[in-house]
Amino acid sequence: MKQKTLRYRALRRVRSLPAETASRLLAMPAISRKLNESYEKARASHRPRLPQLSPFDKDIVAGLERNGVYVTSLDRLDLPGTGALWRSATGIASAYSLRAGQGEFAGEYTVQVGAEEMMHHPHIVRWPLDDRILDIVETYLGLPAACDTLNFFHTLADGRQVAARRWHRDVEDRRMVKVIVYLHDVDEDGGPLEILHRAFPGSDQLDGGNFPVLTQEMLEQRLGGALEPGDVTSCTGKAGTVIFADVASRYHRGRPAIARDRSALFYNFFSRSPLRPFYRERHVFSRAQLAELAAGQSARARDCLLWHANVPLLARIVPRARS
Ligand SMILES: O=C(O)CCC(=O)C(=O)O
Ligand SMILES: [Fe+2]
Repeated sequence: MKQKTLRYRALRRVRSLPAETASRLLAMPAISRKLNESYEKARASHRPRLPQLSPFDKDIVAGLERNGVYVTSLDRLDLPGTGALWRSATGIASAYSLRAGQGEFAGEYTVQVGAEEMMHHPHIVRWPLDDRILDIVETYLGLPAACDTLNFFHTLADGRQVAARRWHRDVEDRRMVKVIVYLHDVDEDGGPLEILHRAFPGSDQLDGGNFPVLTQEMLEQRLGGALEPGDVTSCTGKAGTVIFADVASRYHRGRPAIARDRSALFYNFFSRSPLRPFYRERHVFSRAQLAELAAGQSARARDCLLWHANVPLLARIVPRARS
């Protein structure tokens, strides 16, 4: 991704108009009340069917409830397939790092591993479709999880405050869970994910979900002063750090990296009837590729990956917004 030209940005605005209009419609009091009622009803009727969690997994959900974030590691999670995930994903990350070093991505701020390449490593995409991760996400959402698959990002250390490096909230659903895996050590200068624990007018409730996207300076202006250490969880960590974060209910950003590039996996979960499905699928896969990835998986994993099939027609006809 490059910083975009004015013309491109204007075009993107036009393209996202239907999604924005639909979001505003959904926020109209009569409609939003109805939607909230059926959301609460769905959660209540799913409550007796929520999975049983181990004490450790309960802790992850408790962290999400309390702070919107829980930081752990691949070792502690100890999920099946972690060795294979690690070998392939760090291999790809090293290749991208080499290419970045040779200047191939000059002018870009983030590069994403493409679908073709990822299809050679389906075990990376499928890694979080394990019952334990799905149980954790389902418990936090209060509803069965949909997986909007994976973004494998190589973020360049250019210090620029652009795109997801500005403070923002993701808007696909009311609650979301990103499961993020760092493929090498990430310190303060290496672009850690940061979660904000403070509110400002408009940060919690805003019709249409068009939450302002803010640079650090703009955020501090809204907060009326500089951020204090406890205001933000800065998710620094060793290689293999795993972060569970609710990026819908919390303001967050990728802190602009200045010292070294960052490679990480971002798995994206929300409910199977997300509030704003027209912001979905910001990943790289086609529907045919998703079907291929779902083939041979458990019924639960398939339903989780192919959740689009159940989105109501009315929501499906709104064209998808482009990022
Ligand atoms: O690059 C980052 O750490 C920010 C990621 C982000 O905004 C997200 O996962 O929703
Ligand atoms: Fe985000």
